[in-house]
Amino acid sequence: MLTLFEREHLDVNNLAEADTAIRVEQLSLRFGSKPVLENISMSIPKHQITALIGQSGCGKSTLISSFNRLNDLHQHCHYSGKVIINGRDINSRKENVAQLRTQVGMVFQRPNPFPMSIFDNVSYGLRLQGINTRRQLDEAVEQALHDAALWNEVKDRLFEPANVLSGGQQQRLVIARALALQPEILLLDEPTSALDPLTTLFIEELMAGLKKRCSIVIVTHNMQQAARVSDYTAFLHQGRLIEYSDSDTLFTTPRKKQTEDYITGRYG
Ligand SMILES: Nc1ncnc2c1ncn2[C@@H]1O[C@H](COP(=O)(O)OP(=O)(O)OP(=O)(O)O)[C@@H](O)[C@H]1O
Repeated sequence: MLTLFEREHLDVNNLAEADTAIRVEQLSLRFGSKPVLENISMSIPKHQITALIGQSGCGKSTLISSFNRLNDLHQHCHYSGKVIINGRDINSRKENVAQLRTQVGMVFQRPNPFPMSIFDNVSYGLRLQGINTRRQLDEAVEQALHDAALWNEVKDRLFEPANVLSGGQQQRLVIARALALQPEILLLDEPTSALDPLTTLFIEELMAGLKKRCSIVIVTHNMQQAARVSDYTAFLHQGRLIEYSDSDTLFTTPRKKQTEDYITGRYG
């Protein structure tokens, strides 16, 4: 794993279109009358790991959920501004949201395997897409489980129920389920906060390998984790983007006092 100061950086505040996975333009969002995100503009780089950090309730989960329209599931959610992926404003009424969610996979804090076998969990989305031949499914499941670093542990028990797996294995299974659809972007909302430290390190190493395949956005409360795994970090406070830069700069020489107070533990 790379350590601080060994990385080359893009200027995320001036990112070329070709390097951009997600462009957020003046995004504001409220639940009912409660403003949660205020006028956020940022570009998330391709094939990098971008962390969203900030105090509880600052809007991290709401922002990451804006990248695959998950906030639509909440009543009284109103937003303005654009989220552009592959040149499309995904907030447009014309957006095919089911297709978007295959391009932009999401993994949550608590592993949520479906109540079915390991194999069926990973092949579920592919079957929904109409892929039904045994050979195609076998190959795709094996590849996704390899990519999620789980294959060796489950290859002899693919047809056992997923809930027999440990928490860390279940989280990797859920990652495999997302990867089977070959997403361009993988959203991870506190993916290790329910896991023990060793399993957490294992998932962090997995993430570092996965960025070759997709662009990754992670929400984390753990600043050591953000500094360890992410290439870029955005600090949010009360729904606003306060500072966004490469992680080395943000964690060693933040430009804003609010960022410094947060990363040095003066609040939050
Ligand atoms: N469906 C909802 N309806 C109303 N308010 C909501 C809803 N979801 C989130 N909120 C509010 O929006 C604000 C931001 O929540 P969000 O979960 O995005 O914050 P967060 O930074 O991810 O917090 P945490 O670190 O505690 O998970 C909070 O005040 C929360 O209560």
